[in-house]
Amino acid sequence: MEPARRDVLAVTPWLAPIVWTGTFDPTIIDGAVKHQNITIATTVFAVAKYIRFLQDFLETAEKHYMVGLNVHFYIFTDQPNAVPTNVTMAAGRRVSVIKVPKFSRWQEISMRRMEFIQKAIEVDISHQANYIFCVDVDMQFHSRVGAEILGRLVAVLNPWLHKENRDSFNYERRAASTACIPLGKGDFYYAGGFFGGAVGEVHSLVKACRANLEADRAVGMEARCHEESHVNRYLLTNKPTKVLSPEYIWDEELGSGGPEIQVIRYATVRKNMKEVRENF
Ligand SMILES: CC(=O)N[C@H]1[C@@H](OP(=O)(O)OP(=O)(O)OC[C@H]2O[C@@H](n3ccc(=O)[nH]c3=O)[C@H](O)[C@@H]2O)O[C@H](CO)[C@H](O)[C@@H]1O
Ligand SMILES: [Mn+2]
Repeated sequence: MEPARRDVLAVTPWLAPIVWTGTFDPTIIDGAVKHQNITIATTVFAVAKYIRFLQDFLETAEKHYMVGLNVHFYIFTDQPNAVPTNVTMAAGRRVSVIKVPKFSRWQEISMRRMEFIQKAIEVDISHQANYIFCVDVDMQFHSRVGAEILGRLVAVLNPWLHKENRDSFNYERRAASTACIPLGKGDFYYAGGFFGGAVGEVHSLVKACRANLEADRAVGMEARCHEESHVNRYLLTNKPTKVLSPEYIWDEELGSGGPEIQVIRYATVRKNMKEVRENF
């Protein structure tokens, strides 16, 4: 067998695959998981004005996300009545709504996801699902995101920084933060908007990040990229067993990317930050 991709890194130094188009055969992967009858929990937060992203998120997920598999979407929102009910879900797929408070700062809404995901895993998801993925809502699926992403602990390369040197990453550098990764250290820069894996592994991740966010808060620290900084710090010690290429968390502002970006699977929707964020 010839390696399908020679233009990109397809395996980490700790021998985890990096998933790019061409590195996997969807038919073989689908055939391998079909008989396992697994359920994939998927958490998404739609608080305050971000409720507007939910419709397209769900509609495009039904077209491209884990098609043919059991998916249980957990929608965390301050406006349960505004969750769209007109999206036709395929067999084996369903939605649960969990009410959460609306915090006044967008950073707070983003960071506190760790706490709410932790609680939801403990009371519900750990009894319901095998895998869990935690994603941003201001995004749409454009192409297949399927069983190739399943793994024990899965993270995605941030599309803005995947070609940069580790010293240019947006890591938190202040030693006083529990998220600190000093210069010279670090593997990749992972996105805060898409991580997942086996339920127990993700529980450990969100629990650790929540504890570290609270420890930082107690000393008046807020990491440079909020919970994303803490996710990066956790994944430095706890290496992901699978890494997804930026195909899986693209940003339209980067255009179509370089020649190595052959497919855009899941991408941020362009938004007017001033208008959509509570504080900007
Ligand atoms: C694609 C990606 O990797 N995005 C990450 C990036 O910023 P982003 O600029 O993508 O952050 P964002 O504005 O999308 O906020 C993160 C998420 O929090 C939720 N939300 C936020 C504000 C609000 O008023 N209502 C609401 O529901 C919503 O699910 C949103 O998708 O960095 C953030 C931390 O700085 C988070 O780690 C994001 O996951
Ligand atoms: Mn986002």
